[in-house]
Amino acid sequence: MTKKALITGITGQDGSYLAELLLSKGYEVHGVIRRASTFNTSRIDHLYQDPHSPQARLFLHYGDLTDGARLVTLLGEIDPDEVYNLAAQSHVRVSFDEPEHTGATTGLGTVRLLEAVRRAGVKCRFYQASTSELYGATPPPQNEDTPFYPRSPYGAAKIYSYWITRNYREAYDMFAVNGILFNHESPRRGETFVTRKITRAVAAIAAGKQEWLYMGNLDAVRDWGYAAEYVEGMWRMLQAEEPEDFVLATGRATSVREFLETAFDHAGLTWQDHVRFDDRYLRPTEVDALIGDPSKAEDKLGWKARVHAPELARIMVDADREALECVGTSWIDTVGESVWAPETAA
Ligand SMILES: C[C@H]1O[C@H](OP(=O)(O)OP(=O)(O)OC[C@H]2O[C@@H](n3cnc4c(=O)[nH]c(N)nc43)[C@H](O)[C@@H]2O)[C@@H](O)[C@@H](O)C1=O
Repeated sequence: MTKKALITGITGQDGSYLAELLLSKGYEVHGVIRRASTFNTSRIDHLYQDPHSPQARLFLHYGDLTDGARLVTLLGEIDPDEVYNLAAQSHVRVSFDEPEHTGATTGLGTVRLLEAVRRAGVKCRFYQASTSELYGATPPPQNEDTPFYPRSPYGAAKIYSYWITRNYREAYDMFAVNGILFNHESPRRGETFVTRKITRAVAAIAAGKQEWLYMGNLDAVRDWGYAAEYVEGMWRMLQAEEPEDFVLATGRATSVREFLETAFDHAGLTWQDHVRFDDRYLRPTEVDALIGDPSKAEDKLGWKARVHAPELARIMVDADREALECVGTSWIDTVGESVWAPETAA
């Protein structure tokens, strides 16, 4: 029997890699997308399949984590074997500007989805996208037993989601797990996260289209891995015998300054000639250092990160330079035309 998966956040970086992975494994994949007046499916357009074709295995549905009734309907109609909750307002800096919206989606959205699974009476395995931001101010290295101390409305919303997932596991005997993922990046990373902001700027500066890059705190330390590898870890968590929470990380520390240096070097540029400070990019409370200990995932899931920050920076710079050459002057063009619209009725 073909396995069915439901992914919230399918249009995001992780959702697009996960959809690719599950399709390659023969799954039927259903993605929830929010309606917008502009198309937002550019990361999955290459996976397009005519939904009328009998071979089609990827389907999109309108829905939103703030709409619990819709989630119940979708769960009931799709009846998935696996649910991956990747949707969220996921930008930490933005969460200070929009704390309530962040709580409503990144926090309460999770219980709406868990409750929808229960109310629709679906027997499925549930993956919750938890995050290293749960550790916040707790010093590294961080593993599954490290105490949490979130430092942003985003982290506070995610800690609710972490605990409600565990509570549903214990209260209702659901196979519901948290993947505590450290930062993971790729050429598909959103443009306002620090790595992509840097690699896009490097491409534009190298092409003579931009002079300065304005940045916040360069001392922050992160454990940056490659997103395409992390979705394999998510899938493995749902194939395990028992529902358990896992850290996915590389175990290596890199500062924002070091990432800058590698990215600029790769294009033959000196970062000090182009980077300026702008306090708009500081956060009211910062998370100084996140460095994960992924040994449990290696032992129990056989998962290990292979791409580390320097190689990742080079992959991302190359991709952004290539994209800039293709589209010429306008970055807006990279969004492109969507080739499909979701079905309005499933
Ligand atoms: C695991 C976790 O990973 C991500 O959260 P994040 O670590 O906050 O990611 P970021 O790329 O926005 O910042 C990384 C660091 O870089 C510093 N930084 C300096 N200057 C700029 C700057 O100009 N822009 C940004 N964005 N950051 C800057 C900033 O202060 C921070 O210390 C999300 O996916 C989140 O959803 C998640 O779960």
